[in-house]
Amino acid sequence: MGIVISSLSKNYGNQKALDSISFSIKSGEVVGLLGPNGAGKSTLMKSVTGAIIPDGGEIKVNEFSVLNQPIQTKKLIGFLPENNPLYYEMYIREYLKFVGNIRNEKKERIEEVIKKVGLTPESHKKIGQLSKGYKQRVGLAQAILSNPEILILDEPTNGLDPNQILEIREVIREIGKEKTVILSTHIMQEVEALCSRVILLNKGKIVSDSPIEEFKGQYKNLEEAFHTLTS
Ligand SMILES: Nc1ncnc2c1ncn2[C@@H]1O[C@H](COP(=O)(O)OP(=O)(O)OP(=O)(O)O)[C@@H](O)[C@H]1O
Repeated sequence: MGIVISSLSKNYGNQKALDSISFSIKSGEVVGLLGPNGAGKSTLMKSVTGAIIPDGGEIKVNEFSVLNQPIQTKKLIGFLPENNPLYYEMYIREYLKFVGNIRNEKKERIEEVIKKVGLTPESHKKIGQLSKGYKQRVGLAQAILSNPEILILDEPTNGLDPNQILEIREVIREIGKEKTVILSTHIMQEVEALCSRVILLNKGKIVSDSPIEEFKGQYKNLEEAFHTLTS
């Protein structure tokens, strides 16, 4: 069980975004996906969710093929995309009910997730009225609404203030205790705080894949490891 990626490739015209990538993630692992801008992190995450179709290779989620059995794999995955697209005109509950209806969720589940992601004090507001950190919580709430086994979070704390970063990180840590998580971030403290394993991408290829302690290895810290391996 878990995620198995074999020889995954994706090109955008002449641009190679993913160049024959292979790795597996075991159930329950919390994996940090790192890499410079344009390394291919979002492309990889979107491929695993089935949001984009790769040009080659295979992705299996709990033995199901993302390409050939998309309904089964989508049920297993919660996704917080980069830039967190939301309907700003909707109230929080209205939006979560809308998402919940599509996924056949019970009404009670909406209150559960509102509580879980710490949205309660703002839950009467329209999404467009929320601060960035609270919008991010709404994105997390929709991602966990169906209680998926796997969470894919693309830069979940991007653009938040230091307090919101810590709070969202705490929510992810809590949720991550019972789930398989793939998390992309440019914040090295976040990787240290949340992840047990680091996969480093550069120019569409994996340049390092190891437990976090091994990744740091002979380097002073994660920043230095990142810099040395990607420049
Ligand atoms: N829709 C698209 N059309 C054309 N090229 C794209 C598209 N999406 C991504 N790319 C290109 O594919 C490569 C990988 O992009 P991707 O967004 O996956 O990188 P990333 O590691 O997530 O970057 P960042 O850290 O900046 O978010 C880049 O060269 C990017 O310009």
